[in-house]
Order: sequence, then structure tokens, then C-alpha cells
Amino acid sequence: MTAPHRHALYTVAQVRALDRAAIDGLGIPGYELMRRAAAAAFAALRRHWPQVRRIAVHCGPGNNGGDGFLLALQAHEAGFEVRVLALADASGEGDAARARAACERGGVAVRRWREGEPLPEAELHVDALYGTGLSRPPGAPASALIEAINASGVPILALDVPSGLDADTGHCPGVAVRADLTVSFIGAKRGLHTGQAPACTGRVELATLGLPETLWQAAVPDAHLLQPATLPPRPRDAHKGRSGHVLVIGGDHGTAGAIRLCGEAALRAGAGLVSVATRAGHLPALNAARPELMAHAADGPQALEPLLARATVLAVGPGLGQGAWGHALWLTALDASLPLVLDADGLNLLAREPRRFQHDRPVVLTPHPGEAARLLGCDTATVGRDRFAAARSLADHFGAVVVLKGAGSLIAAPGGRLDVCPWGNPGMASGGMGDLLTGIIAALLAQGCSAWQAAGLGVGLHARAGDRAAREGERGLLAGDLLAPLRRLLNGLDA
Ligand SMILES: NC(=O)C1=CN([C@@H]2O[C@H](COP(=O)(O)OP(=O)(O)OC[C@H]3O[C@@H](n4cnc5c(N)ncnc54)[C@H](O)[C@@H]3O)[C@@H](O)[C@H]2O)[C@@H](O)CC1
Ligand SMILES: [K+]
Repeated sequence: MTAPHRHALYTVAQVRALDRAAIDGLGIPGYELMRRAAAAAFAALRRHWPQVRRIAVHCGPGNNGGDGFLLALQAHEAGFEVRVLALADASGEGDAARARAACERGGVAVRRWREGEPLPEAELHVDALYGTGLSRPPGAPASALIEAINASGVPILALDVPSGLDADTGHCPGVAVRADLTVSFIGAKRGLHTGQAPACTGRVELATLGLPETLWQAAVPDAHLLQPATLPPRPRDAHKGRSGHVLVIGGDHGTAGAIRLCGEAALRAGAGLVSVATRAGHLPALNAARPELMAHAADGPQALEPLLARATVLAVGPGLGQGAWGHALWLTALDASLPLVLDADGLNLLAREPRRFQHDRPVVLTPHPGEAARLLGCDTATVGRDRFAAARSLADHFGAVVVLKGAGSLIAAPGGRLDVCPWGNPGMASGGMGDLLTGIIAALLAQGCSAWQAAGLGVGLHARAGDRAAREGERGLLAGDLLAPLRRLLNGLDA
């Protein structure tokens, strides 16, 4: 079994507290931790790039730079050709200054880098400019150095955090290193897995530096990484009534595809029955394309009432629009006290009329950052600066489980519980993917999951199905391509 801290995620403040606990509580000197961090990163370098012998190490002014100096020294002692570029002159005391002195004493030349100078020839760059201490956007000359490293065309190994990425939030306030591998130390930083992080970190590995399990047992993580999961097998005496009845409401003129995808995903995610309430004009095409979906004309709220009486879970929003038709259906659906997944225009209408939302039932809201911003009354950039805060604040405000979509989707519950999805790929940034997720989560609710379970399991299945489907290529990936792998993953047929 994996150690618990392997999927625990921490804020930067918590990681710093873990560092302190190792130093003060366990009596391991900070310099020794730095040496172990450098050794772990150097071992990863050799494992991932066994042919590399010539490296350039870029060291910043703090302890992240200290890790870099000690890695440079270890590589030099192992017979590598090592160039070290420092952002600052040697100064002061402390572990980083000691590491630099040790590096120079060991025979490694350290050169101060000045803007405009070419980078040394190297087969790999080690980024040790900034770690958890990043306090502002990298300015000159660091910004130019970061851009030069990114443009070098050779692999980049980032120590602890790709420089320029805020390890607390996953936001880059300015330029940031785009690494191939990030070896992170002691505690997994929550900001390495969401927002802009996936564009910067490359693969992420955690090095726990030989510290004992007790160190993490004393710390309550801020969040967790989702783990692969499925539903248990169906009982042998199952009948369709036991797997729930999802009613999808949406599909204004011109958006029939959204409800078809949502409904089909609900079927493929195991709902016993799936009905669709939509514009009458969509019925022939829906019936022809997917006869398992029970498509109903809903020209107004009255037509919805008998459908609501039979449904056990509602999925409201795909293609709903924000016009009079959509608004009337939305109001009626909100009044029915059924478990609910609200997406797309279902959320935009909620942003317009938040007081309509009173509930005592399981609810999952699935906003992308733009919808989240509308619900919070801020702009999308504010959501991007701290996705954790945005997701938590929405969950608390609406008393609902919130899925904040985008690279590294977040699942937040009222009270602060939060999971981060480590799967998914840029191919999934295409039309219909959100409709699919809504249908999957609704189907899981219909099969007896709580809102928290349905959201986490649904996000995980959706992203992993996306990764399976993207083996055929990210560009050109269609939402419908996820349905076959989704079914296999849900049934535990793919690891
Ligand atoms: N003893 C410990 O606490 C350990 C720390 N470790 C390393 O230490 C790092 C944290 O070290 P620090 O707290 O010294 O922080 P950093 O080394 O990440 O950066 C802090 C330094 O960079 C400067 N700085 C920050 N942002 C800047 C910007 N945008 N432009 C210019 N200068 C900027 C700060 O003024 C400060 O001098 C970790 O990420 C990790 O790599 C590891 O060695 C493991 C043990
Ligand atoms: K770094």
C-alpha cells in the first residue's frame, strides 16, 4: 500500500511547518535535508536521463538555490561536467551560503549570470532558482534566464517547484520554468497539480528524504490527490429500478448535442433509466441516435411535472440556454427536491438568481472558471489566482459539492474538504466534455453515491477515460470517444 502522505497535499505554509518539524522535532539539520534533497533529485536525473553527463545548474538566492549547489557538487563528484549559474553573488550565512561555499570548494566554478549572456552548452538544465519562497513574479534578470532555459531545447529538471509557479495555488504570476520533471521535497505541494501547474511541472515525483512516517502523521493535509476508483459490481439480482432514473433537462434550439452527450454518459455510467426533457424538435434525432434514452418534449414547466415525479436525480443545464424557456424549466427543476447536478446555463442562471437556491438534498455544481467567476461575482483571473479558495468559497456559499473544472479539476465540499484530480489532458478542452461529466456524476448519484463520492468518482472516471482515449492523439479527441473507455474503467476492466 502507498504511504498516506503520498496522496496528501499541503499548502506551502504546511510544507514549511513539516520542514521545521524535521529540523526542530527530529533534530535533522536543515543542511542535511538540503543534501538529501540534492541527492534525491540527482538520483532522479540519472534514472530519467541515464545518458546525460553535461549539466547546467541555475541557482537562485534562497534555499532552493542551495539544493542546486549541492546537486551540482554531487554531480561533479560523480564525474559530470557541471556549470553553475547563480543569480546573486555569494553573501551571508545560512544553509544556502554554506552549500555554495561547499560547491566552490569542491571544484565547481560558480558564475554570476547576467542578462544577455548565452547559456552554457548542456544536455540538461537544472532549475534551482525559486522554490516555495517565490514571493512575486520573477523580474529581470531571472525572467530572462527562465525564458532562455525554456528555449534551450534540452530537458529541464526542476527542484521542488518549477521556478515562477506559485506552489500554493498553481498560478504563475509571471514567466515560469516549463520542466520535464519536478522532484518535490518532503511534502507534496497542492499547487503542483492544478491550474497552470501541469504546463510547468512535467512529471511530478515526491522525495521524502528518508524522514519517518510520524512526521506526516502529525500534519492534517489541506487536500488530497484523487485515487483511481470504481463502483462495486452490481448485485446479481439487480433490476433497472435499483440503479436510479436520471432526468436530463436542457437542449434549447441548436444544442441537442449537449443533452444527447449528457444522457448517453449517464447511461454509460450505469444509470438504470435516463430520460431527457428538451425541445420537441430534438426528439426524432435523439430517438434515432440513441433509442435507450427516453426523450420527452418539454415545452414548459407543466410538461416537466410528470417526468420529475418519476426521476430520482436531475442533471440540469446542458444546452439549457438562459432564455424564457430555459429559465422556466430551471425554476421548476430547482423546486423539485431531487438530488441535482447543475452545469453550464444551469449555473449561469444561478449566478443571476442565487436566492432561488434553497435545498436540503445532494447537490453538485460543476462550473468551469468562467462560470465560477460569475457565481462568485469576480473575474476569471481572480478564480485562476487561487482555485482552491474559489472552489471552497463556492461550496460553502451554496452548501453544495463543487467541481471546479480545468486542468487539475478540484472537488470541494462545504467545510473545506478538497480533492485534486491528477488526470486529464489538453485534448479534453473540447466541446461536449462538460456535458459528459454532468451525466456521469448524475448517474453515480442515481446509483446511491453521496454528492461527494459522485463528484470525486465522476471527475476521476471522466479524466481517466480522457487519458485512455487520448492514446489515439489529443488533437481531435471527441467527447463521445470517452464513452467506451468510461465503461471499461467503471467496471474495473482497466487499471
Ligand atoms: N530546510 C528546509 O526548509 C528545506 C528547504 N528546501 C528548499 O528550500 C526551498 C525554500 O527555500 P526558501 O525559503 O529560501 O525560498 P526560495 O529559495 O524558494 O526563494 C526565496 C528567495 O528568493 C527570493 N525571491 C522570491 N521570489 C522572487 C522573485 N520573484 N524575484 C526575485 N527574488 C525572489 C526571496 O527574496 C528569497 O531570497 C524549497 O523550495 C526547497 O527547494 C529543501 O532543501 C529541503 C529542506
Ligand atoms: K525551482
